[in-house]
Amino acid sequence: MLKNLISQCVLPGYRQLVIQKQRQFFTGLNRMASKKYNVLFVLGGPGAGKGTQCEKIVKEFGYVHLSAGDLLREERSNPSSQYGEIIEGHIKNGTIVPVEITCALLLKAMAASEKNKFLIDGFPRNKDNLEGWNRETHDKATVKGVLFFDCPEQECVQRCLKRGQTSGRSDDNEESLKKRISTYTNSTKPIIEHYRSQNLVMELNGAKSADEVFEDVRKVLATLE
Ligand SMILES: Nc1ncnc2c1ncn2[C@@H]1O[C@H](COP(=O)(O)OP(=O)(O)OP(=O)(O)O)[C@@H](O)[C@H]1O
Ligand SMILES: Nc1ccn([C@@H]2O[C@H](COP(=O)(O)O)[C@@H](O)[C@H]2O)c(=O)n1
Repeated sequence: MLKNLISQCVLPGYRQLVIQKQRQFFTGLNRMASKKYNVLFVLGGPGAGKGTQCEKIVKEFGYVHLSAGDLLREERSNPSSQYGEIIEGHIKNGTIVPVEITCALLLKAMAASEKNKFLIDGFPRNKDNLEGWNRETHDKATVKGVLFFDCPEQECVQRCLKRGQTSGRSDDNEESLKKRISTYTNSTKPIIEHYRSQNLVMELNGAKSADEVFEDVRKVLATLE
């Protein structure tokens, strides 16, 4: 009877436990063996020059550039996406799309790339972005640093209004820009400060000419190579 009890009740539970532990062990091994993505975040106000500098960095330093804003605009334009309206609402209002959408787009783009070094431009923009990123990528990515392009508000606004003459962007206008600047000040600057407290921020003067800014970028990136 005792033999029956062991084989019917105790053994199946024990087997289950062994299988579960084996799974956990092999998942851990896989993660250790697979290389993590190396990430540089790129932050700054609207029009601070993030995209312009990322293009230059890609050419010289071999990073893959992923712009969160571009990925969201692409998703918005996809007629089969269920998120098109949500995304457009946030873009026009200069508010931040929920991280579940943005992080999924970023991870999909990273997985589709064969490379390992990413410049993630315009992310994380608020606490929701930061927490979602940490939740989703703690075992997949290492944040190597944050390139922060600091540029005076008036210069940023003028650049975006000028870009708006040809960009076709629904947010390169005075009304959206006021909201974007407010989101940047209230939600994004604290994220920059969060990374600064971890000594991860590389601050650059974004008000110089694009070539001069890149000279400075070169110097800070050389310290990471
Ligand atoms: N250093 C610079 N001096 C003058 N104009 C610049 C400079 N850098 C970029 N620009 C111009 O300013 C506009 C905004 O630049 P860019 O798109 O690189 O900024 P961004 O920070 O990526 O903006 P956003 O976050 O709004 O997408 C573009 O028209 C670009 O050509
Ligand atoms: N992490 C992000 C990044 C962007 N957005 C939305 O897109 C707009 C445009 O972003 P750019 O970086 O191209 O200027 C931005 O104002 C947000 O509405 C976002 O939600 N989350």
